[in-house]
Amino acid sequence: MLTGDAPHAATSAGPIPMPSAVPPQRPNDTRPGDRNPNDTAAPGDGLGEVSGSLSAPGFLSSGDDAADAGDAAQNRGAQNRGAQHKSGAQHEATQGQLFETDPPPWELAVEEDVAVASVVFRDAPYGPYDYRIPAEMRDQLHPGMRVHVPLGRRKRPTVGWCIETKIGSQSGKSLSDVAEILDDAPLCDRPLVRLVTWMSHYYQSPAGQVFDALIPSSVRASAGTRERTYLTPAPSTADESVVDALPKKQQRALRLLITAGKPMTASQLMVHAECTAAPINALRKKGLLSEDTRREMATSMPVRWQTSDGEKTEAHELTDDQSLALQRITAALDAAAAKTLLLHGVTGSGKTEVYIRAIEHVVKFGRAAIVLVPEISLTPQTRGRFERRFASVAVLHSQMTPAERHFQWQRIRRGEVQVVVGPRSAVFAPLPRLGLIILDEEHDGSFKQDSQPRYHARKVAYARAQSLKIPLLLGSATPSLESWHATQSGHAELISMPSRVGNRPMPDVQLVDLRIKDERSRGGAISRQLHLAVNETLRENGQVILLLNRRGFATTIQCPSCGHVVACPDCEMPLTHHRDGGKAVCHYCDYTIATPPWCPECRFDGIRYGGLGTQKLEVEVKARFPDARVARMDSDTMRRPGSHQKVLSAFRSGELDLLLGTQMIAKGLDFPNVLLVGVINADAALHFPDFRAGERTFQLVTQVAGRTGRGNRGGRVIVQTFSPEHMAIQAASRHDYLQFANAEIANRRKFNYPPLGSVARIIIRGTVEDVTEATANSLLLRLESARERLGAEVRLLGPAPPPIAKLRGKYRFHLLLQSLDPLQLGATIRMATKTFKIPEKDDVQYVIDIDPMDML
Ligand SMILES: Nc1ncnc2c1ncn2[C@@H]1O[C@H](COP(=O)(O)OP(=O)(O)OP(=O)(O)O)[C@@H](O)[C@H]1O
Ligand SMILES: [Zn+2]
Ligand SMILES: [Zn+2]
Repeated sequence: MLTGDAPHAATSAGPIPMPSAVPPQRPNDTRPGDRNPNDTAAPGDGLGEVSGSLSAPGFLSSGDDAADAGDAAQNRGAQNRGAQHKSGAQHEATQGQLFETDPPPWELAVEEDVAVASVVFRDAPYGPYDYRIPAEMRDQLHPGMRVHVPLGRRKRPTVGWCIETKIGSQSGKSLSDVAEILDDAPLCDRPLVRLVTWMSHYYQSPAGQVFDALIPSSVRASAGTRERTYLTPAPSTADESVVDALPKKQQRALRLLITAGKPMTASQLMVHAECTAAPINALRKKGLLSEDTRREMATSMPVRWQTSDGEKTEAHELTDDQSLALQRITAALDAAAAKTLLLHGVTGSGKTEVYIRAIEHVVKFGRAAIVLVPEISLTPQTRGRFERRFASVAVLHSQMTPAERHFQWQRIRRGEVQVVVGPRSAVFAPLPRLGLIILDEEHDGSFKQDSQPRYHARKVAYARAQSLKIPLLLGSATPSLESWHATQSGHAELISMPSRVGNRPMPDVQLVDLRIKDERSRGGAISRQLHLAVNETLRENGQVILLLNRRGFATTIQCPSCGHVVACPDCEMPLTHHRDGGKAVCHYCDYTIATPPWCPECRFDGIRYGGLGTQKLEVEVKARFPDARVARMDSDTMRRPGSHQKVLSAFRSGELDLLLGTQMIAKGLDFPNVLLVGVINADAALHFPDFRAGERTFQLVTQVAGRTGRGNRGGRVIVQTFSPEHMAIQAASRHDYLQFANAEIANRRKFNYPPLGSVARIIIRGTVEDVTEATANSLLLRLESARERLGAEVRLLGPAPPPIAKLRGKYRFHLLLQSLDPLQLGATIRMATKTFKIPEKDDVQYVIDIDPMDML
């Protein structure tokens, strides 16, 4: 997806006070003897260890650029005389009581020393910047809190994050003062603060933006005000008739507050009354609520638990494969080592049970675990499995209300949660005693964030696990080549589960060659063979899954007379026709018009809807199999919260016979009665201009094929394709990951593509095409000269228009950088962009994407 990049603050900066002499906590930069070794090397104390141990090209290597010549000069003189009281033992203590902060460094300070806070910002790319901490604030300010400080020429104080408190020298007296402390308590602990500074550095994203990704906005919003407003019913509400006269939602919220008999914040009331802010604001306006400002009290509200999709899970007796896998994982847990393990288990091999047992082991020692899962569609089943096996599970997902998110975050932070299950952002869950991080379906593309900061949850999980000295467990039937390569180069341990639970066979995969005319059906997408197989399956009361990875009805709207294609004016991409509502929609920016009934160019009356989307497939399926009960699952039908659960539990209970949809039906689902999987067009992703096209195709086909044969009745797969001899499709049809991985690694090696080398992408976009291209060219010149000064071995490609050359009205160009060494790659970009300013009148922004997953 190509949503909202916050533009890199290329044009901002302006004069900013006093760059800090001390970089974000990068212990490599300090002189020996400046710090007590425990301050940098204590287990779990920070990301110091990450930098040294991660030099494997391509894989999770950190790219902390000890070698970054551009920064090196500034980093000398880093001093921290204060931290010497720390001991190794203290680490254990801080683990136990998170957010209890270490004693401030100035306990050992002498008279003339000044207390200094290093502060980072959302829209100032560099820093941190130093500020003096006034004496009366010394005891209150800790890393992980927000402050108001003066910044540059701005009149109003700016919000910044304190990432370090330290002793400054005499010269520090010319620093500006911290104006105000905004939080009562740190919003994250020191290891998380260090994770932020590492991410900011590695992904070249302002640290303030990284904090924003880390701390839910609801937490920032309410925890940010030091005092909170509590609501109580106004005296006038004692009159029943006043309450009765209110609209339903307001009535409900008010009655809840009355019966609760204690004050609540607006967000608590929203959770309780399951309402938005609107009815509460309406009550406020009517004067029916009294507001009272007081110190925050601990929230202890029940959340709305969504029910899972009805699957039953008991603890299983482990298979031999599972026991062996578990032994290797518990060995890593017991060793308290920062070890990466890749659990490569074929579809249906029972990986979830292994995760659960591993977590049971973690919980036994009073520690907690994070389980990252790709998508909301996976969550109902996964969450159910975890909820039934652990006393306290927090599930984070994108459809939560801000109030729910806030509540869960508080529970997690207070140490009340054993297991956090969620999407990529759950990697930041502030668990006080984290013992294990798991990425399920670790190959999944959704682990990469496509807006700033453009982080990959696998890499961040790796960094977090390394710094806490805990294991990271990656699991997949189709591991990413990055993770696979890591097992081959000794950076991760491979655990294999090559067979399915109960020795069920892998399903038979049959390829249908769509180039052969007889195989295709006239006027439809379902081949003769697939049609027969669906009928047969339905007759046997089996269930069917059909995959088509394109939503909408028709993917092009074209005039047969003049050839005109109806396209988005802002992106120039073809619009997709959606039958419901007769809309033509741009899938890149959501631009929507009524589908034109005739050609907008030549007025020809007979415009054609070409290409195939899930809506059209649904129409065809219903016509071909009139008795089947069919549901469609794609992002158009799954907009409403809870819609996944609804469809999936109907499918589980047998109220549905056939489920068709996009890749969201391809992964993780475990339905024993699915006897047939059909892939409508396996080539859809194969010819994308992206070196990962083959990998994605292999993963998608293997994963969806894996949805069948999971019960005792067997299963088969029919894959329709125009390229049956393609290696990715061949390997998927034989469930042969090794063949695929070996062949694909050899391909990548030719060009040093990841995982053998590293790639970065810089997207330059602007409103005027020439100006945008000229900016891209001058950035290229800077990159070239940075490369030369650093003596870096980095290949530069472009600038060129990417496949999506225009998006939301902006012209786009991109530059690709490639190197065997991620450190050199990062350093080159950093040096080239550090002083690169684009005149405001040019209206050009650029975005840096390190380890891009998206080349469009
Ligand atoms: N030891 C066991 N004995 C019997 N059944 C088991 C055992 N372990 C797991 N199962 C069951 O096997 C099925 C498949 O397990 P699971 O969904 O965890 O597979 P998976 O490896 O995650 O597959 P996928 O990669 O396709 O998601 C589930 O229904 C699960 O309850
Ligand atoms: Zn026309
Ligand atoms: Zn568009």
